[in-house]
Amino acid sequence: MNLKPENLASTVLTVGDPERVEKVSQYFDTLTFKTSKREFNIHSGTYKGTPLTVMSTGMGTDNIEIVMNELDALVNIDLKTRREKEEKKSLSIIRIGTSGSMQSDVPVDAHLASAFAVGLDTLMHFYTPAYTEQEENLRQRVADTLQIGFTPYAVGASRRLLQKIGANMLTGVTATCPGFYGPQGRSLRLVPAIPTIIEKLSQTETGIAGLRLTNFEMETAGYYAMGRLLGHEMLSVNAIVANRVEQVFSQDSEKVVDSLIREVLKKVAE
Ligand SMILES: O=P(O)(O)O[C@H]1O[C@H](CO)[C@@H](O)[C@H]1O
Ligand SMILES: O=c1cc[nH]c(=O)[nH]1
Repeated sequence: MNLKPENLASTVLTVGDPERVEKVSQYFDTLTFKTSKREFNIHSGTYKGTPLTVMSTGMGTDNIEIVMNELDALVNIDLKTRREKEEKKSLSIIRIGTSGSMQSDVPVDAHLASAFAVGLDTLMHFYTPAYTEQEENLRQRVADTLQIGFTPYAVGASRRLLQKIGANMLTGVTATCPGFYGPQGRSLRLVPAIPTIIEKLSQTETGIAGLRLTNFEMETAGYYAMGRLLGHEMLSVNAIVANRVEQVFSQDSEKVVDSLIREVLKKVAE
């Protein structure tokens, strides 16, 4: 990602869109480093004295696999000897993303923190994460609902970050999809294999008290699972820009994203 250990803060804010990086760093007090490579646009600096890195990832969990492995290498591998360091460092990584709601009472322009995420992609079939009983149960329930021929994965957020950053937000379970159209029930010329995926997922019992599947996006489960594997604390917060059940779309998605950015910065600096 064109990044060296000295350019990386221990708290990393991530966004999908490379142009969203400066919408976050515009609020920094100091901006000490900038680089970019492909879809990875990266700024480091400080906000109210807290060192922060903000970076874009592009779209999809395949990119997140690169981001997480390389961020981890910067802090936990000695880049000269190429050996794993004995003492490991845990980064705090917060995704500030956009998302579509699958519940009528999760309205557009809301902020939603993902307490859990279910990966409908196959990334975790190439790693071996340990799931809690609750997560095993959740992934099995979604597999039973969708009948897609492989078992999705389900992983929870960092409880500490959820309490600290998500304190004033809705909480829910996020469906991370390997695409924007078919996997989220959208159709242009192609008819999705599961045309009723919104209804199916929104009605699936999660087995977790008070939590339903609430929203669609394309990265959160990949972050949570890679964070679990590598020992980093993860949270994904979402600006709800569409309500797919009510067919309502945010009239000013830039505004809800900006208010989410400011909320995260406020909480990070507290
Ligand atoms: O706005 P970002 O952070 O990119 O997040 C969402 O928007 C993109 C799709 O439009 C996907 O990356 C999805 O996860
Ligand atoms: O509906 C939405 C909105 C943003 N990003 C997604 O992936 N889906």
